[in-house]
Amino acid sequence: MAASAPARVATIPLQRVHAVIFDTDGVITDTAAVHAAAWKRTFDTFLHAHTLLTGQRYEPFDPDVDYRRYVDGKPRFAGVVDFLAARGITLPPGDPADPPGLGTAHALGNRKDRLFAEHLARYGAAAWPGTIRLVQRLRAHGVRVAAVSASRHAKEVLRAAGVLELFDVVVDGVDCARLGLPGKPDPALFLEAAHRLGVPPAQAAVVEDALAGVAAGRRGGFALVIGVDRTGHAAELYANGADVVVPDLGEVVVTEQG
Ligand SMILES: O=P(O)(O)OC[C@H]1O[C@@H](O)[C@H](O)[C@@H](O)[C@@H]1O
Repeated sequence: MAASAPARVATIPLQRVHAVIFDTDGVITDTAAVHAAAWKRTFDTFLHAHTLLTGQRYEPFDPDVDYRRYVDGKPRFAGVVDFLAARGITLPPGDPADPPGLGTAHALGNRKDRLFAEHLARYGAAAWPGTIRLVQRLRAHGVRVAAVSASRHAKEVLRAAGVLELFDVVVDGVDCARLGLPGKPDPALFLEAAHRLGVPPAQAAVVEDALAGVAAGRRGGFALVIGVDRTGHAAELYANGADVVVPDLGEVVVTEQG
């Protein structure tokens, strides 16, 4: 695990920031760990089978380091391809409709998706209380808020956590596919959210826990990029473009000054 940089006080200055765009998994809801666990089960099954076939050393998927570097915040297919590439493995892409399996990149992604969907159906999802307090404070000041996610399950997750109605705009993995938007670290998802909120990026803040996500916020020219570090990776969030990193959003200061 990389050394953590010290947390700083995060302030949202309402004179400059008129809208706030929140990532979903890990920022609004506690589902980042659920995605990471489903990816681990999927990749470890694949890597074990790959070892038996090729004799290559079996090195399991690290749900902390590998997840953060190669999978977190990216669309499903990109996560599969980027992680396997890091291990020097290329699979045929296959088709998005491939049934869950191990033979193509899409089949592998769909195998993970089945695990995630089963978990969501069985256990639901919960929102982080500090995030919801911040969203409510922003709304009380008349600030517009959006939820974004690379995940096609984002609306379902927000609904399961009972917070869907708090957001003026939701841009998710379904929109991404429909509009042909590139995934993070491209800023397209955040720019689409800012556009729907009617606020230019220079007057909006992005809140993210993924490395690809803070990089997207930086590249998109947003007024402020707040990183959320619940797992001890603040230094990497700063290195990828966060202006400030906090352990929880409950402590963010909202001010009319500055
Ligand atoms: O496969 P889904 O549910 O559309 O999600 C795509 C990605 O969504 C991101 O929010 C998660 O960080 C990734 O783990 C996930 O792979």
